[in-house]
Amino acid sequence: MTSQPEFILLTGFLGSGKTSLLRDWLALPEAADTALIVNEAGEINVDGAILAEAGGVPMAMLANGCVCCSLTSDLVFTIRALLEERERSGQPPFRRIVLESSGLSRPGPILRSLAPLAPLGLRVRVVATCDAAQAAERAAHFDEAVAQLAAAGMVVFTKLDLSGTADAEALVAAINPLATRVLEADRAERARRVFLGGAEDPAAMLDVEDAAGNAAHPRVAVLRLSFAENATWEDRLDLMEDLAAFCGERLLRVKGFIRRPGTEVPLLIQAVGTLFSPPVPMPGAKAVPEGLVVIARDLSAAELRAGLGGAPVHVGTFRDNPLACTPG
Ligand SMILES: Nc1nc2c(ncn2[C@@H]2O[C@H](COP(=O)(O)OP(=O)(O)OP(=O)(O)O)[C@@H](O)[C@H]2O)c(=O)[nH]1
Repeated sequence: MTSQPEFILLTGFLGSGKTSLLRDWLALPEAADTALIVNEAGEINVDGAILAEAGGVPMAMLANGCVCCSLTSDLVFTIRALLEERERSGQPPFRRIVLESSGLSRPGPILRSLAPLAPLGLRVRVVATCDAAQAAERAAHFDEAVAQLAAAGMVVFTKLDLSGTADAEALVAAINPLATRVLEADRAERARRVFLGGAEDPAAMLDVEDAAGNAAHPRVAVLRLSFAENATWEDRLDLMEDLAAFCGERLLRVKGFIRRPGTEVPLLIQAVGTLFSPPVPMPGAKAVPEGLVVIARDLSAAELRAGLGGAPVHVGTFRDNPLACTPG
């Protein structure tokens, strides 16, 4: 086996289970010698905070924005820096570097951007998470979801405990019949099959063309909600309900942290669509700022502000247009 590390591009639509799969993997002893690069479509680095709780794994963040758009030179720089730092430390080389890309990223531009790293001989493969319950609906609305599944050498089905897989399997068979499929209910075993899985033919993957070219993500808004100073705990809880009720099926993803006033430990808040998971205390993330990233389609900050009525929250956007693609 060559000593060059694998580069695994972990893609998959918003909320399809990328971070969870990585957590399952990092809990296993076989995960030693893995490095992570995390990219999120929002300035609150939720995935980074979750994965940091796993502890001990070398991790780099890509600054805010969508890695498929304008951050690809940062990616090359980051990979080089991780490899050089590891060499300087005298530790054994990484076996794999995993990029968890944002749930809106298209794999094609990311793969193409790796060209300057060709002399390093990284073995590249693309793994896509596919939410058994939601993939078919997401693919019907979002080119990004189709592009992610189409680019994958391996598709791993998630949330098998919540849903049958017939629709998602039919979708993958139609979009990418050659992909290796991982349909494994046991989560530790699922993670092993993904990260210890064999290499694929990089040439095939580098051939990937995006379904929608390099266009921006025109229907998707990434908004940031922060609480006014006088907001109470009840205001925070009400907000979650109001958000789901007002946005309905336009709501794609909510991630972030809230704090009960007067306490230090933040609670991780997550929703996929309008379905909120129970809040999870994150004692290891005391320094994170409070706030929620809301990713929705066909929704502006002004509309959301109006829809939330007098709630004591600020609704902002990330920079002027956080997901603006700059096709190179
Ligand atoms: N029941 C169940 N829930 C899961 C599974 N995988 C992920 N989830 C939940 O789905 C939600 C989203 O999971 P993440 O792992 O954060 O998804 P992601 O793809 O990293 O999300 P983004 O980074 O926003 O694109 C979380 O609330 C998870 O706990 C699974 O296999 N079963």
